[in-house]
Order: sequence, then C-alpha cells, then structure tokens
Amino acid sequence: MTHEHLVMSFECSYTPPPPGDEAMAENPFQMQHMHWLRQHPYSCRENLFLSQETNALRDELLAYKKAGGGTIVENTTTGIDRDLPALQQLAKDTGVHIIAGAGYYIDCTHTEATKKMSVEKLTNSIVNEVLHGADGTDIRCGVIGEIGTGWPITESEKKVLRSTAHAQAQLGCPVIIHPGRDPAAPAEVVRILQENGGDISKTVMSHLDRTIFDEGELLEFANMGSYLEYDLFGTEMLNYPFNLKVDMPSDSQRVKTLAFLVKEGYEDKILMAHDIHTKNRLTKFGGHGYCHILKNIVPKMLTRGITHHQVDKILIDNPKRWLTFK
Ligand SMILES: CCC(=O)NCCS(=O)(=O)O
Repeated sequence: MTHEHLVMSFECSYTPPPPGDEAMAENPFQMQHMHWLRQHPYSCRENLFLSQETNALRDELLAYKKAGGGTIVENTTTGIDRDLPALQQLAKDTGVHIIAGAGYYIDCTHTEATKKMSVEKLTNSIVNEVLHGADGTDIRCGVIGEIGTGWPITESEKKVLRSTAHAQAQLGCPVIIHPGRDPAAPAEVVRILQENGGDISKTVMSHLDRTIFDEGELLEFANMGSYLEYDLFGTEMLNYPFNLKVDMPSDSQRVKTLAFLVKEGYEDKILMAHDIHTKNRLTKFGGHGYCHILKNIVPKMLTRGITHHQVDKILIDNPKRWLTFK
C-alpha cells in the first residue's frame, strides 16, 4: 500500500457539521453513529486523532500481514503529527515494513518558521530527514511526501515543491504528492517539479479519485509520466466536504477507472491504497481497515477485465520500482 497513515492527526482539516447536525458530532464512538461519521468524517474532532489508536493499529497491521500485505508507505509529514518512534515500534511489533515520509504537508500546517525558510534550507531539511533521521531521531525516511499542496498552490507550498525537486535530484528517491482539489492541480505540480529538476518518473500523484474525472483530461495527465494513484478505496461518501462540486466515486467506479487506465496502456503506472486518516475507517470502529483492497477490491478487479498479472504489477512491481532509489 503506497499511501496510508498509521499515526497522525488531521485537526487541520476539521470541518463544522452541516447545520442541524451539531449534536451528531458530539456523539460517542458507537455503532449507531458510524453511518453519520462515514458521511461527515471531518466534522467530529475525536475522529481526527488516529494517533490515539496505536494499539488498534497493531492489530490492523497483523491482519494486513495475514492477508498478504508486506509493506506500507506511511505518508504522514511535518504538519500532521508524524511520530517516527511509534512507527518504528509498530514495524518491530508486527513485522510489517513501514516506510516513513519526509517533508511538509499543506500550507495551513506550515509554521511561521517553515514559511520563512529559503528553498536551500528546506531542501537541506528534507535531505537530512532521508539521510540522517527526522524529528530529532535517527529514524530515516524512505520517501519524500506526502508533500501537501492546495489550489491555488500557495507561495509557501511552491517553495516546498521546489525543495522537494532539488532533494529528489540529489537523492534519486521516490516522491509522493497531495494535489489541490482541482483538475488542473496535478499538472501544475508536475510542471513545478519538472522546472526544478524533479524526476517525474519517480513521482506519485495521489488522490486522483477526487481530482480528475474527465477521461480525456486523465489521459492527458497520465501522459506527463507520473505514477497515477487511486488511494481513497473504502471511502464511500455522498457529499465530499472539501469540495461539494465533487461526486466522490464509489469503489466500483474506482475499479472501472483502473480498468480504463489498464486498457489505455498505463498498467505500469497505477498505484492503489486506502489513505486511512480517520478513526472511523479502522476495523475497530466498523471501518474497512487496511485489508480492504487485498480482500475485497482485488477479487472485484479480476472480474472487471484486470488480469492477475496486472494486479501484481499494480500492487507489487510498480510500488517496488517507485520505491527503489536511483
Ligand atoms: C492526510 C490525509 C490526506 O490528506 N488525505 C487526503 C484526503 S482528500 O484530500 O483526498 O479528501
């Protein structure tokens, strides 16, 4: 899984509940309230602290391993409470390989100190997180990202993108991007990375499920050469609170889009994940957990024209190639 979170907080994205639903947001975490939480995951503060569920995470990872999972790329970066010692402990306890992310999340999580840093300083800090360790530890990150960007991309986010490209040029390492919620956002990020020496063939564009919907636009973006990541598997939501214009696809629609990309020749560029970042998606709270793709989505893919060989490319070969330093 190339895009998950195990220990993080998503407080930065708290969204007030719809008018009239204020009391629902205060309800305890009980079965009868889970449907509301699935529809409004960002409107209940308690739901935003995955960092409180480390014990449950141990069980989730053991289940993931039993289902055939070997490795998770943990995309938590500075700004959303990365906790590298907790990740190291989870890896030791479960035997699941956890690859941590270097760099910075979206603008509203940048501190004043981060905003003042030069591109050179930001580059050095990212390189240091990969070569020597992050957050005052000797635990080294294995990818840069998820690097957060909004729409329009802010000046501070542009600086981080330039630094990401410079760091990638030095290290030959994998990069993963969280684009803004606009169909034009992924291409704009790729242009900035390219102009600054980034290697687009070793870069993942995340969250395409909620970003590009038109097939022609998707193929145009795919042609730019990044990995194409569908990473919101398990999210079935009628009103996407961060952009109400978006019709969040269902898992069936996600599989359909993957089959379309495979038919168009992009089987070497597709990646998949769940991007679990709220508590309600854990099996402890009736959610789909980290095994959903392996247990439920893969069988569906096989009935929708995607071969076993192509599934192996998407879940094994493509992540391996992306994660290998040049
Ligand atoms: C930190 C987790 C994250 O950013 N997830 C993306 C959510 S969404 O922008 O795709 O809704």
